[in-house]
Amino acid sequence: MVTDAGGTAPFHQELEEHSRPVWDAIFELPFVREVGDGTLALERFAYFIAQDVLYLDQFARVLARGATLADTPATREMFLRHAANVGRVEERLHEDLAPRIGLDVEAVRRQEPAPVTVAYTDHLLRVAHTGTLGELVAAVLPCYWVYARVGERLARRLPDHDVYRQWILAYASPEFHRSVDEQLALVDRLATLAGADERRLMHQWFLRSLRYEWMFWDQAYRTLRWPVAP
Ligand SMILES: Cc1ncc(C[n+]2csc(CCO)c2C)c(N)n1
Repeated sequence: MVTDAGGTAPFHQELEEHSRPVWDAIFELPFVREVGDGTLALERFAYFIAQDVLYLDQFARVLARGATLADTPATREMFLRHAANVGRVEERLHEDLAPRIGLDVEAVRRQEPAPVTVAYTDHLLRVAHTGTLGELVAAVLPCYWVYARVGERLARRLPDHDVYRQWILAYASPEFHRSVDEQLALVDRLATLAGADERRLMHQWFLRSLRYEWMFWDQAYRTLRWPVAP
């Protein structure tokens, strides 16, 4: 185990080691594998992007809450920049991809989010509004870290599919990886300030979000609808 100058492993490494089976399950998901080899049915990808539009609208609010809770000017600036980036980078990706996959983003915004989208965003919003800054950062970390790891893996051999290639490259970019490193450094700093109870909650919210990341892709692969429509 790599340790810092004080002889203890950084907190993010502890998180990663405890969650290894979930990481492995994410890399094994049919959705991820099929984006990687370019064979994913477009209907599943379009469902994913639609749910992602709804997810990101809530995610930006969670990051804005991070700016409110920030304990230093540098941390506040980071959250404000990341919140603005969700609007810019993610939405540009969606608005660019949406017409190519037959999706009307404004129509999507009028829809009720699907079950896993609701569960994941409600979890993030609850932690953001009832937890500490450390808890919030632990809860949002899988969102960054999973996409960085998946982007990095899939970019090793890009598929022969324009839409999937563009999506992968967005998450393999150095700019995106810098924002992931900022969140990893922040979770490490906040963990050193946290007591045992807060660190336990940070572990719990991290793992819950990581599982929701798995479920979010699984939901799209199954194009899950709410049972029993009115
Ligand atoms: C379900 C879901 N989880 C994570 C991301 C990736 N992501 C969304 S916002 C953000 C931070 C700033 O861009 C990152 C990395 C996604 N798109 N959808």
